[in-house]
Amino acid sequence: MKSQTSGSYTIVLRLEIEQNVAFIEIANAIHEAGGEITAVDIVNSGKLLTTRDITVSVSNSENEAALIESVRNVAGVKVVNFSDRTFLMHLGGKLEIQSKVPIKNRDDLSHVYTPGVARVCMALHHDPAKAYSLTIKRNTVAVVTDGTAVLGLGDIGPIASMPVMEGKAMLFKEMAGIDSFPICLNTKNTEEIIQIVKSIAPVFGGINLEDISSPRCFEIEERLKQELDIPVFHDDQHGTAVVMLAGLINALKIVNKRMEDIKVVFSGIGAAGVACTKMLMAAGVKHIVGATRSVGILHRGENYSNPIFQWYADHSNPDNVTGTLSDAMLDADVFIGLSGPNVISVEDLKKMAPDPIVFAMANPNPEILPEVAEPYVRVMATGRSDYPNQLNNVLCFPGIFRGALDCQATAINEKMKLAAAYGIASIVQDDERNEQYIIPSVFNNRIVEVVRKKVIEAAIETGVARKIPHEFV
Ligand SMILES: NC(=O)C1=CN([C@@H]2O[C@H](COP(=O)(O)OP(=O)(O)OC[C@H]3O[C@@H](n4cnc5c(N)ncnc54)[C@H](O)[C@@H]3O)[C@@H](O)[C@H]2O)C=CC1
Ligand SMILES: CC(=O)C(=O)O
Ligand SMILES: [Mg+2]
Repeated sequence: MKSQTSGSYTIVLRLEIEQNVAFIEIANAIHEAGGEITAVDIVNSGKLLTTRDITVSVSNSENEAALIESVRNVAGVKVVNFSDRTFLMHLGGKLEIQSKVPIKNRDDLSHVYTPGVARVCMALHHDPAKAYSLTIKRNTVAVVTDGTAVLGLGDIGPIASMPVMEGKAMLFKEMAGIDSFPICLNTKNTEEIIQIVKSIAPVFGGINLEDISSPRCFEIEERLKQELDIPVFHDDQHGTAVVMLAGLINALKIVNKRMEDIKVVFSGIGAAGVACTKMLMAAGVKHIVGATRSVGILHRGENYSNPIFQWYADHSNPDNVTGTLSDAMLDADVFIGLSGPNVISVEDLKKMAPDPIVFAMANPNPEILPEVAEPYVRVMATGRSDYPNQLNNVLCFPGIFRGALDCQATAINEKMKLAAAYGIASIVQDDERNEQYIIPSVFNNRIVEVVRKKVIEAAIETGVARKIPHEFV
């Protein structure tokens, strides 16, 4: 288990170091200030001075400032400059669009543009279904947000959401070869969002809704599913639910418990929490209790103004217990956090049933830090890349859309999602599975292919595939 530092915050220090300085002095200064060296590169080596770039993980900006000061205090070392690698990687944005056909002369131009393009336009006018063969539609997904529930940062608006949406688009491309584009809308109006997405839909083979807060996200997705003939998938709901289920399938094998027998406590009854709850119900879990910061445990006998809370209270909590999240933790086999940072404590973990499973999935900071929870839990997972067992929807959305696009699915339905979850879980073999390895790594190159295959099979079986890829005939 790693220390308090976060790999998501890395700085690079460029140092000029006099020859008489031992590197251990610098390493100690960094370590004592709470940093973790992750890479050392020599930029220049001279007789009197060596210039090195030192990459260091830091936990926050105070930690960064203290660390730089600490290195400055080492005699014979000059801090030439320092840069935040994360910001450097965002300079100018993270995406670009490239054309597939070179335009070198007038002849090329007359084919890709006017006059040649007119014949292609008319072919599409006569048969719009040809868009899947003659335009970018078949491989292009819109990543649509209104910036209201960005990670766990909340309603930070469309501009501030762009780095996440560009990141999602990058992941589509890097992992599944899908072209996608961030569409960050300057409106929170449900009806307006629905109309905008419907209006831009002709260009796209699928719509990935992202970081739209609940309860609006439910209506937006439902309406778009009904009114569009391309898959509409709210990633925070369904991508998260697929991955959470995959992790739980494997975690339960480790603790030798069955879905039917476990008690699961949810913190955060938003987009992700509700979808994960429904996914667990579909997988056979009977005892689910949900709690929120504002109203505590959701239970019958209370009138909730939020219709989703009312649905939740009516469909969960079989013993109709009341109280706080902390009260709900008594005898829970599994805790699933889709809320915010530090909402549970070690005392809460101590109340859980033997062999507790804790999925603290809030981003960027989980409901409890693994280094705090680890002594009290059997299986621990977070949404982050810098701890073992990363439960993040990135394990799902590239493969699920790859499958949906390849069979020109009209929808991504429950069977396709369940198939994706069991597919992801199956990648961890019986002889590999352990407390630190319940879910394949994001970099496991089998994930997209396995999910794609399972999703296409389920799409064909449920009649939503418009095209049967040749290997499935
Ligand atoms: N690991 C993963 O793959 C994913 C993680 N998430 C995380 O789950 C959380 C919720 O996301 P959504 O459901 O999309 O948002 P949402 O806005 O639909 O719902 C948020 C829910 O969390 C509760 N909440 C928010 N901040 C809280 C805090 N500080 N303490 C206690 N409760 C808090 C809210 O009351 C609400 O019930 C976020 O942290 C997000 O990063 C969401 C999707 C995927
Ligand atoms: C991973 C993700 O989609 C989120 O935290 O919102
Ligand atoms: Mg999200």
